[in-house]
Amino acid sequence: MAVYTQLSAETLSDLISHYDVGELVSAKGIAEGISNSNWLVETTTSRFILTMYERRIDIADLPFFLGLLDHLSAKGLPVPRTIHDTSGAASRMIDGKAVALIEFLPGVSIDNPTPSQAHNVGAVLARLHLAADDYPGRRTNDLGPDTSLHVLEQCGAEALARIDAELPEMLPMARSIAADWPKDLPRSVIHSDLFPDNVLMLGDEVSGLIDFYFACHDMTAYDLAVTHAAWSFDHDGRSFRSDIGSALIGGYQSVRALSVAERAAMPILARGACMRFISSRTQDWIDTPTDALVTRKDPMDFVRRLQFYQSNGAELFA
Ligand SMILES: Nc1ncnc2c1ncn2[C@@H]1O[C@H](COP(=O)(O)OP(=O)(O)OP(=O)(O)O)[C@@H](O)[C@H]1O
Ligand SMILES: N[C@@H](CCO)C(=O)O
Repeated sequence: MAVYTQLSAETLSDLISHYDVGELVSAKGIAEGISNSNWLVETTTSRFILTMYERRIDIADLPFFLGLLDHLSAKGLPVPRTIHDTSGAASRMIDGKAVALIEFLPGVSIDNPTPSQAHNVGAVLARLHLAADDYPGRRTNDLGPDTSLHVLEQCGAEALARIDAELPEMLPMARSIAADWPKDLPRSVIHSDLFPDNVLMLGDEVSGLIDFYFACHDMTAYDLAVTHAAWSFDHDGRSFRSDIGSALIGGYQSVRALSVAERAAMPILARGACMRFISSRTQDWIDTPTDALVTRKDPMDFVRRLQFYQSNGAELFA
């Protein structure tokens, strides 16, 4: 249950009174998500998502994330705009924690996408990269291959083996990915976490892209690799869905063609994408007590994906 902070009816009413959105009717905690507390807020005029930033997010980055939502939504992307308070601010503080009111978008997250849905996700990702290109905010990727390597080295082979006997094999793999990481590919602002649970769909159409709290400047082909790894496998990464992978890349290229260099880099970008989630999931696995309310995500789901790309990446992206 991702509502870490209880807010009283008075606190919520007072908060809403600082926005020009009518009066509070109801606020329901949203169970999905693990990083922040989220409420579905209904007022006399509309529905909104209220987010309280609890952990992981550096509050200094909030203007970058919230400004990006407004930038993309103004360009016609299915991205929620932020609601500014009557003084013009995109975020406010409650008891020392930042909160933001965000447009509610319709749609549902898809567990088993069809090729047509995957095509449209690929296309909207390319549109995002083009639309974000002139966004003036700057934020570097702090979860690149050097960080993945550092995190796994800090955990150490023994702790990794306690999670799974195969996990220590990721240490030399992380070293080689960091050493060979491409540097000169096209960049823009990327989402960098476009998993199915961060995409809302109505039928085949993408109705919402959410959770931009890992967005940063990085290689656009890396973002496509993250999305490919997140969408083209069954849940635990044991079986690859080639129809979904092809549709995703086809959809992307229907809007923005990959260069020869980007295509050639896709195998290592896909391995690096897997390594980013192996390392963050490993760290969370070690840091999260087994009796915690949040469910830990298994790093091995992405070890299997990485092994798949290691064996098949060259033909897959040729
Ligand atoms: N703008 C929106 N419109 C509609 N629903 C939304 C919106 N933003 C968030 N949600 C809902 O709230 C849930 C949690 O949001 P989100 O994924 O941003 O939380 P989080 O804690 O930051 O996530 P994560 O665990 O991925 O870090 C989503 O799964 C979705 O159901
Ligand atoms: N989408 C990520 C969580 C955010 O880092 C995962 O599934 O591991």
